[in-house]
Amino acid sequence: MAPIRIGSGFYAAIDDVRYLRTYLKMLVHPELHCPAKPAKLRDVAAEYSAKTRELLLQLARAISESLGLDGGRISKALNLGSCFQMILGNLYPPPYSGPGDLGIGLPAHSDQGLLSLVFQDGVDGLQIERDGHWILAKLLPGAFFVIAGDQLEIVTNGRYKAPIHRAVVHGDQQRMSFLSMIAPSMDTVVEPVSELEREGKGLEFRGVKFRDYLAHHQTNKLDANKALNFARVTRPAGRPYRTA
Ligand SMILES: O=C(O)CCC(=O)C(=O)O
Ligand SMILES: [Fe+2]
Repeated sequence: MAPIRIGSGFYAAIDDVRYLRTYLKMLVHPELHCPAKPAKLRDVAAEYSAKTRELLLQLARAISESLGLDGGRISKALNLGSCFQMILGNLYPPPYSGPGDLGIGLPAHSDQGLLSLVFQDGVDGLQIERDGHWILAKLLPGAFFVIAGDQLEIVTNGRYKAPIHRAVVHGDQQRMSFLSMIAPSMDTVVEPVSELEREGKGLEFRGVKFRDYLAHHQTNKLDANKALNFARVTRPAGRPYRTA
């Protein structure tokens, strides 16, 4: 995977709809990758990455404790000492006024990593799906939104859900969002921590190497509602989760 990427839409190579987003994505950990220009970007990106990584790792600890586990349990299970971190800037120009799929900056998806921090520039547009409706994640000045990713849903055996979300553009205002995301390293096999097995039901997900999870999603058309099925354990109807 290229460590610095620019593009539009979701995965330009497989999208068949043009979405109103342009992005710059940088892999910043374990190694900082940054375009050479503008010259001051490197220092800003280094500081932003380090500070937000620290915050994201603290959140992983708090989430572990919220489930009655030792604070370091999730970090240990996912080997977060060598986590993978990306920062991402999204630019959504004002809506295109021609025919087609209007106003959707970024289509419905769940984040594939572990945790994302979303900072919005003052124009809202992030929506979260709940019970079949889209709810606006109304801006809270100076605050981040935290989005649980697919790997968090897997490692917590479904206790934390990776919400389906999208970004819309409306009116004639340009919008920007900045994300900092952590994920397990590529070779980590992500599976639910055994303490979170539900009584008599076993584990909801099988272990999948993070590299394979990403590869699967980057070569398949986006279907937000099915993203996690790649790792979900499927059982014959009426059978308990585990027969062994
Ligand atoms: O622009 C936003 O508010 C959300 C962006 C997002 O969900 C993403 O880049 O994964
Ligand atoms: Fe997202």
